Amino acid sequence: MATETIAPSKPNIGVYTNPNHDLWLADAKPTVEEVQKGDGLKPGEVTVEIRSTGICGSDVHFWHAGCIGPMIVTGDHILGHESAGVVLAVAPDVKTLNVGDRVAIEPNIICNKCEPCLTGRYNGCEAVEFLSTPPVDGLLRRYVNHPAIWCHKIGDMSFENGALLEPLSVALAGLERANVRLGDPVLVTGAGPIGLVTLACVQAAGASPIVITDIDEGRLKFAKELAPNVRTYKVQIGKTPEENAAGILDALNDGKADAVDAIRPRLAVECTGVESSVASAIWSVKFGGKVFVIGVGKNEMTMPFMRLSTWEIDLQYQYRYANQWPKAIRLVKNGVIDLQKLVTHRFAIDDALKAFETAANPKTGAIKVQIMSSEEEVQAANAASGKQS
Ligand SMILES: NC(=O)c1ccc[n+]([C@@H]2O[C@H](COP(=O)([O-])OP(=O)(O)OC[C@H]3O[C@@H](n4cnc5c(N)ncnc54)[C@H](O)[C@@H]3O)[C@@H](O)[C@H]2O)c1
Ligand SMILES: OC[C@H](O)C(O)[C@@H](O)CO
Repeated sequence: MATETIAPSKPNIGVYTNPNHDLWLADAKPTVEEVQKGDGLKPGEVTVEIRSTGICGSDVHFWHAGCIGPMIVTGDHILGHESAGVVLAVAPDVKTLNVGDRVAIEPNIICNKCEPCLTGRYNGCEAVEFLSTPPVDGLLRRYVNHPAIWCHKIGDMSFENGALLEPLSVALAGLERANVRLGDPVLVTGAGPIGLVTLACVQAAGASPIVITDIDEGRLKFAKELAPNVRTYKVQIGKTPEENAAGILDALNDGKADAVDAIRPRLAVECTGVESSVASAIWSVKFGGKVFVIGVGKNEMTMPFMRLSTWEIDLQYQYRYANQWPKAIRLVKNGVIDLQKLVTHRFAIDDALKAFETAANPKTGAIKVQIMSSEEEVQAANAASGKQS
């Protein structure tokens, strides 16, 4: 028996995809009856009622492409890994969480035995179960059983902000290793959700000046609304990476890239995973600078090797995150990072198909689409953000 439960009433449903690229809603585990009885929990687990989940580009990719590199959708598969909600039930041995606690879910379950786990870099766990990466089901459900240690208390933070802690953790993990410093000129390539969260972080860290790139004018406009001081550069398709780097430097130097005192970024944070963009970042940074790649892309890419070599440029990568949630919670709670503006669209879980169509269609201008547990929550969140329903 679980020690304590709040009895939910709605049936559990999940948002599924499959190798045929279908997207549909269907019954999910645990069933509402199991949650009501509170007896399906394993030691260390809690049941969470999911209240808000962000759609990640990877969710759309699993739906449309059926895979991301070696991660392949092979059966009916529940999406979603950016979620926050309320604890409904706790297993008897769980002492850190109580029924009613508001939590953000870190969507990984690790082995705690391999070298990366034992050295604190558990994002490298050799046996990780990452929720929403096939074959492990994701969080786009009404109720989920999850280990208490991976449920982080968020206090009175909105569920929406709680769900945004996941992409924030990606950027924070990268920036911790990229070692961004006060006063650093920084380039961010790509103004999607990860690039925009990275922009907010490097700005909060005191980087200056900052330039952000994209191929999409709308996304650059969005970046300017989020961080009015940021300089923007629209990447020209058809130009070489070196030519685009010249444009980036022009934006960084207010059109005076040829001046004797012109500067180059010390750090470029690559948030597209596109080969030509990685190359532009390499051509942009200063001697001894760093290109830190968060974006993921093709299995093999061509790099301007001799530029990296003769300019002593460090090239570094990030995969997911380890030990970032507590820091992310502090930054949002204390108002250092405000990600609320990234949420452009909200849907109830019953309208999940519309939510995914919106997230997948560039014409909608969607940055972060959130799926909430009910239409009432959508209305309330829209009202709180000043958006018309
Ligand atoms: N390393 C990790 O753990 C991790 C975690 C999450 C996401 N990611 C990856 O980070 C990247 C960004 O994620 P996202 O959710 O923001 O994706 P996104 O696709 O929404 O955003 C990417 C942005 O890059 C822009 N872009 C495309 N080509 C470009 C180019 N040549 N130059 C400049 N901009 C260009 C697009 O217009 C878009 O706005 C993706 O590759 C994603 O898979 C990595
Ligand atoms: O933030 C985590 C990332 O979105 C995942 O690694 C995803 O890309 C594949 O599971």
